[in-house]
Amino acid sequence: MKPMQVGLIGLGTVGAGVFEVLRRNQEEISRRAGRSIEVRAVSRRDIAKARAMVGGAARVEEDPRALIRDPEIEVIVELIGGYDLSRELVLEAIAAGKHVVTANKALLAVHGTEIFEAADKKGVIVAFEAAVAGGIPIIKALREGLTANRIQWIAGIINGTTNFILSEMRDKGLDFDVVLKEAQRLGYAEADPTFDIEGVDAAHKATIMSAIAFGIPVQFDKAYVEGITQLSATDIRYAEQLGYRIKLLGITKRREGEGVELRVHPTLVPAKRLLANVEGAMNAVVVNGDAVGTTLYYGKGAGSEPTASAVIADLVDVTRLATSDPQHRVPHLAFQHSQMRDVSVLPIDHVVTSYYLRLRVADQAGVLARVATILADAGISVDALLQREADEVGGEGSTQTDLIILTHQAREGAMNAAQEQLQALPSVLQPIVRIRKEELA
Ligand SMILES: NC(=O)C1=CN([C@@H]2O[C@H](COP(=O)(O)OP(=O)(O)OC[C@H]3O[C@@H](n4cnc5c(N)ncnc54)[C@H](O)[C@@H]3O)[C@@H](O)[C@H]2O)C=CC1
Ligand SMILES: N[C@@H](CC=O)C(=O)O
Ligand code: NA
Repeated sequence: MKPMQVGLIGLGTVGAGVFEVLRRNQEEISRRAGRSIEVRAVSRRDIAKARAMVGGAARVEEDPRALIRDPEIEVIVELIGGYDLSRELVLEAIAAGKHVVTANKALLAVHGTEIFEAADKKGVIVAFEAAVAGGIPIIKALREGLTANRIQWIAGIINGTTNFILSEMRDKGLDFDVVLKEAQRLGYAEADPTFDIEGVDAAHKATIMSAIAFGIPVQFDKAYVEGITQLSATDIRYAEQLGYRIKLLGITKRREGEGVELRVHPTLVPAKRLLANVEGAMNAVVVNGDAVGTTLYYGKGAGSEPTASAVIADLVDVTRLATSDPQHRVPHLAFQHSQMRDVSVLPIDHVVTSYYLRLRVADQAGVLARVATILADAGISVDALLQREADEVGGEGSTQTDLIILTHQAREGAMNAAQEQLQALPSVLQPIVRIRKEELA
């Protein structure tokens, strides 16, 4: 049978991995796919580097559109990243009747609705396993393996760069900037690393998972996004003393009759949970379904070959399914196009979670009682409390101390109002630190 002809746009960290793994495992891959998969042409901004990388094995083009125009090419693999040019190229490839494989979560979280609609109309596949949690087959699990379930919630460490930063800072005491540079060197970080550290990349991935889990449109614009740049070593330490680890989680939750929660933020996770022990650039996603209960997916979420593994799995799927009736394929967002629901993502004020609060207070009698009264009046109950000795906080003879409070669940709006009152107390001396907490049971 004629080999499946691929056009590879973007030959950076992931593109190079795809090229290498396809070459290395060619025989096994074609035994699985039923046809061999051949990279016919590649495009990269620096064509001299592209030539050096592929040798004579594939044609090298400066213009990525030359690949889309090539009638022999059946699949375009988009690995350049970004929102704009990638959108144009993907839509042009679809219009030309080509299947698309992409690792670009930014593109799908923002323009997914338009892209999947165009692909459905044209009867082509847009495959995107690499876009969420890199090499972990989480899209496959959500779309196919868990299809019997009403999915209740998903919580995951879905950004390798930030998990790597948090782990290295905690274990080796290294500075944020030093570890970020290392993550960039290792090929984990996005072209613009603020996407990683500000939580945007994780929010792109959580957005895609929420659409697949609940059969709703991608709603990145409504996601709540908070990164790790404000986290302090003090809070990481206090959290540990209370039996928790702080992880940047992407969370999406069904709230019956109300909507869907979609949020990314640093989160206290009980230290005994497997998720709390996921270290370095590893990713892990916990999915809770009503029938299956809690399931966990763990593996490399970033890096050249782990991500290539997912891209090539998609290429194999496309190769197997290219001649199939589009009606019989797994829908792009798991639910049939006509069965998608217009359920909205809830504003952050409506989110229900529990909290870690740290208050730097004057070490005086009565402070704790005033704090407790404000929380009780707001209907927020306290789960645990830690008060540091003043000496530990400000040195011998200090007149300041830290109150660390863990709350039970409360609506974020109620917590905002209570925090405002707490902050206004004369005995509260610094801005209150608040970090959300999830038990994930
Ligand atoms: N690096 C990783 O661990 C992961 C990356 N991804 C996604 O994969 C995609 C690619 O990421 P990386 O390989 O890390 O990026 P990269 O920056 O290493 O590579 C991008 C490549 O695209 C090429 N390119 C840019 N504009 C181009 C144009 N106009 N025409 C032709 N080539 C062009 C660049 O020359 C470069 O070779 C992104 O969407 C990223 O979010 C997804 C999962 C993991
Ligand atoms: N920058 C991303 C790469 C994979 O999606 C990450 O760090 O996880
Ligand atoms: Na994946």
